[in-house]
Amino acid sequence: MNPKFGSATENGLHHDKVAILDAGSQYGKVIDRKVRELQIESDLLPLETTVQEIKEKGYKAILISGGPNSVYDEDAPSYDKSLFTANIPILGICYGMQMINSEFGGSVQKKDIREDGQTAITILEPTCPLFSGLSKTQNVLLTHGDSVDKIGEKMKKAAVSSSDIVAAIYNEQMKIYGVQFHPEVDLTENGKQIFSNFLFNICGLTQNFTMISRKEQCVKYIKDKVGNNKVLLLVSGGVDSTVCAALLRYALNPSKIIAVHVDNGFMRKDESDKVEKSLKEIGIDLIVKKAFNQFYKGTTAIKKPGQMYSLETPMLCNTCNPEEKRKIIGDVFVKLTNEIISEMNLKPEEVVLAQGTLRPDLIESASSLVSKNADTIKTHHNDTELIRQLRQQGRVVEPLADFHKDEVRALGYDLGLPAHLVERHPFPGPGLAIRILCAEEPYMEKDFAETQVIARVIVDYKNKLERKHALLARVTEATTDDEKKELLRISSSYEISATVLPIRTVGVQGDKRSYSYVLGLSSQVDPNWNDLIFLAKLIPRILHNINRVCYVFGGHIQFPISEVTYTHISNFTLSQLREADAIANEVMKLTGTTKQIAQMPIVLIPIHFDRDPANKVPSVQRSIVLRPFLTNDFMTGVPAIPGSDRLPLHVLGKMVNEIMKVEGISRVLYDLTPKPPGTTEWE
Ligand SMILES: Nc1ncnc2c1ncn2[C@@H]1O[C@H](COP(=O)(O)OP(=O)(O)OP(=O)(O)O)[C@@H](O)[C@H]1O
Ligand SMILES: O=c1[nH]c(=O)c2[nH+]cn([C@@H]3O[C@H](COP(=O)(O)O)[C@@H](O)[C@H]3O)c2[nH]1
Ligand SMILES: NC(=O)CC[C@H](N)C(=O)O
Ligand SMILES: [Mg+2]
Repeated sequence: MNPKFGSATENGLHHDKVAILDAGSQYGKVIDRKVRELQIESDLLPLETTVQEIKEKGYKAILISGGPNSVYDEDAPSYDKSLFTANIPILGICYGMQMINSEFGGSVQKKDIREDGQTAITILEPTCPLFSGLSKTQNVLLTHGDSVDKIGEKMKKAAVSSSDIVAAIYNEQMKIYGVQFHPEVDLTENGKQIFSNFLFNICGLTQNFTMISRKEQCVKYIKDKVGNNKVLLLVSGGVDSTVCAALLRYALNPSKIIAVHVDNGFMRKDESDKVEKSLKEIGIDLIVKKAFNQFYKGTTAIKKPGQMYSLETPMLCNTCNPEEKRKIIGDVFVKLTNEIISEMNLKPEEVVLAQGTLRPDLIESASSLVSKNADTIKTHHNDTELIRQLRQQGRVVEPLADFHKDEVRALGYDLGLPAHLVERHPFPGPGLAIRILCAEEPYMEKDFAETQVIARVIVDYKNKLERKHALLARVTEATTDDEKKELLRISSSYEISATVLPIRTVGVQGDKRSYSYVLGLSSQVDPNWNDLIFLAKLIPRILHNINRVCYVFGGHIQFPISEVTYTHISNFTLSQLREADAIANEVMKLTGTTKQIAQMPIVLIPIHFDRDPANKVPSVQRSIVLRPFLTNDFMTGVPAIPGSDRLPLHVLGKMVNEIMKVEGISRVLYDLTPKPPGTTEWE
């Protein structure tokens, strides 16, 4: 694993250090980064690190991260209880706050309300040192299903959320603070101020840790890892592997580098040709390996929880399971690299594999390299079991494994790469294969019908309120007075339909993976997009089995959707999606919108709208989802709002109209879901 970057200050001064205890949060490394940006060194340590070890290593403060578990679970991760009587200042975040509250005799329980997304909190104690300099109302990121019920002894409630849930607790004398929200992510607007208050005003730390250049640290790591071997570098042409290629060339003799681009058949229109040309531009000659069939017919061995042995998966062209798709693709990549090594008469023991793996790739795959307690949100193809075995043998070099996307871009510019390469939108390794939602039958569990009814109660709130609908309480109990007023206003101004789609997408809620229904909103008139954004944030908090809310263009959805179009990865579905993707990206490029958006996945879903059940029209068409996403580090983010300067309505309108001309497309949808509870990709 990468050494700790910047393990010493340039001026050799002593500097204070902070211990971050990892309870398995998706954002553990983001905490580390935010502390480092405040020029304090921090180390991400296992949650069970003892007080003795913390004292011996001279850590001056403790941060406890969030995590996917529940403190009241039998199998909740263990920790040293004497942390809380060691007189070391503590800031607990989300799960960390729930741990503090439990330790001081308080209670934590799962409540009806989930909170996943940016929410307003009210500071109740303006003298609380953690909130010094902050206004009474703060926009923060909450993503949790458990909440503090009874406050622990000696603890004081410092803030509450808009749903009246405890958002912060503290004991000033003991210098112990807990926040239910996540100050480390961009969706908490004044997170950096909160960390600054804790580290400097409360802990009294000295701000003098400056990073030795991360580029030089990378060079040292590369030289140590590669030694006298050759490097087989896998280049997708995306930012990360392009920067990785430039970094390797900066650190090594170019003759040691073999750069390979795999055309796996899931690339965008003309992508592999463009990649070959742009890498040549910066002096990197690629070997292009065409391998569609190996991927298309690929299989792998997967061991499901509780199974004694692993089972062979169906071929990629026959599976609908996102994790199976990802693992098959990841393993075929590795098998291909072994083929290339033998084709080039190289000895495996004389070659190391280089990838542009980033921190988010590893934490979302729950790699033990980065966390023992994290949940697997989605297995990134560059972190499968086979890759992990190669890593164990020391045969993988990943200089960017400690970086987030925006930091990679900064390094890319530092290495002199051109903007059109550095600013490219990310494109996932499995490519279009994880952007085709495959299905053989509709996903309709016993909660489907009730979910459909409650979704309708939400969007038709005014009428349902007047008629005292039987399930009205499910909405009124999970919403604040202001939210009820908003629902009343929206449902009085124009009619919105809500249709649950019998498909699932991957999401992240409370640091845990979710695989839940999609909700389609539709209207006869042009929507008010801010109203839709409000509904998209509210609905998953009320209906925890929905992690994706979209607007469906083309007028009201007339008929309920109870079937899916039989869909697997095939030349036809790939060409349908590739065509729609090319159209959307061309419109974005021609209208100068590309740089306004961080990434815009285009997704093919097996839904054929507008089929009158009476006429028994078979479900043969599919639909396209547009997912323009705004983020810096891809750990959290929000949808671009149509009509904003990021995405003018005429640009969106052109995308929709042009995509509707693609053969076999039923409707176009717009993904309104923040991360969390959705993720950037749909699988
Ligand atoms: N088609 C491909 N050919 C060769 N290597 C690939 C390919 N796709 C992915 N990889 C490898 O997997 C890693 C992660 O893939 P990913 O899709 O994230 O591309 P990237 O280079 O990281 O850029 P970005 O994430 O910005 O698209 C890459 O850094 C690269 O090493
Ligand atoms: O190299 C990759 N292999 C993968 O398997 C993979 N899955 C998601 N992504 C990219 O990661 C970022 C975060 O995506 P999510 O919010 O969907 O997890 C986004 O930029 C995604 O495009 C991948 N990249
Ligand atoms: N993000 C977190 O730390 C979540 C804590 C806990 N798993 C919950 O859902 O409340
Ligand atoms: Mg990447």
